[in-house]
Amino acid sequence: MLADVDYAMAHDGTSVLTVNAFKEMEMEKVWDPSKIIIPFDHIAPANTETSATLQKEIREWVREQGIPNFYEIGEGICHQVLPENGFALPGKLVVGADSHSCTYGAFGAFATGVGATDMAEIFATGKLWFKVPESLRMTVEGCLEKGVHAKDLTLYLIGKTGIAGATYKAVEFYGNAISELSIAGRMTLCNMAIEMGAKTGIVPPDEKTFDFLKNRAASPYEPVYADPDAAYLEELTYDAEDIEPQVACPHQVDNVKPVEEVEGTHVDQVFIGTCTNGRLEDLEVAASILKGKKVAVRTIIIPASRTTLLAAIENGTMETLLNAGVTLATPGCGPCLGAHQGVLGEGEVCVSTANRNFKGRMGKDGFIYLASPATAAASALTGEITDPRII
Ligand SMILES: CC(C)[C@H](C(=O)O)[C@@H](O)C(=O)O
Ligand code: SF4
Repeated sequence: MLADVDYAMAHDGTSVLTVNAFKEMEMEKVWDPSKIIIPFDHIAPANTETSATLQKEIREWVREQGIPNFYEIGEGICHQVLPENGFALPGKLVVGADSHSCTYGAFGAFATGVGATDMAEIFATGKLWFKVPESLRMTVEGCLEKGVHAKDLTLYLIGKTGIAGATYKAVEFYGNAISELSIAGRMTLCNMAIEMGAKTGIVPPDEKTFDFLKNRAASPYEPVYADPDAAYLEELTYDAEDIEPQVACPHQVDNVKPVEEVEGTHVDQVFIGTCTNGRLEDLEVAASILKGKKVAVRTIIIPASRTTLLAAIENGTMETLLNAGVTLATPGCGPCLGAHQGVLGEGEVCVSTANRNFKGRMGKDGFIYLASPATAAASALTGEITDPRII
């Protein structure tokens, strides 16, 4: 179906190709500048003359087009900036030129990532053709145990489903363990829906969602829920009590194991941040583990946004982290994509709170273990992969 897009996002990494494709279409003006959002986050600040020049060209284009929602370097990661500024809304179709745009499903949006040429089409017309996905229902009953976090639940589900287990499906999340997740936790979960191949991941909006959106929503919205008799391709139910801290081992996101199976693995670097786990609550969990102690290995902490950084400064979290010896870098994607701010050397091992651990992602011969901020912080203290429940 041809659908009207409510908000469209392209960041510094994808806006270049999008704008080129847009120009090739011989389009002059975008369909609606107020519905386009351009955050600079992937290589921010620019690391080479080439990226600086490309960013300069996009800034000029943004000015020419009169796009008001431009977020400079340091404002944060697109998937944090959009929700903070109220563009991730229940019932809306939010499309980003970035695969983790499914994050906005945490607010009950239908949110998905597209390539640059599709995004150029949206910039030009405000519409895009979609094949309506089939739906998969995942229920997680019960309560997460102490020391087990949204990231563990997410990795557990990906481990069960596999990287292609939900290909082109809309995954709807239900159950007590899901509704008990904070907004940040729901974002972690929906962020990684793409890692099971899903077109989108959706948490039905509730009071927590509406509270978060109060005085924040960029436009009026109408929540959409599944029909009570909706037909699902598959319905899967899990028990939160079965979930222990999880780690996704190199080099595939579904290579998931309970942390105790890899405990003791030597670690060279810890990275806490990204659109998966760079939010205030993630930094607070890390700080609660690092408080009054010193990290044993280099540890990079990158808040997901300027707002997150400010909040972490204000409530003392940042001071605790800095006193523990962590390195703080500019809000943005950091080394997640292997561009800058902490890529790995040959054979080095990183425990990262990100969402992908493909070979070469953070440096061509590095090894990435994906984990929760708690596991990452516990591992930072010991220099080995460590179960946060014993710290
Ligand atoms: C650069 C961008 C196209 C890419 C994505 O789409 O996801 C990046 O954000 C990533 O996480 O790999
Ligand atoms: S933080 Fe990582 S996963 Fe998220 S948008 Fe940036 S590069 Fe992609």
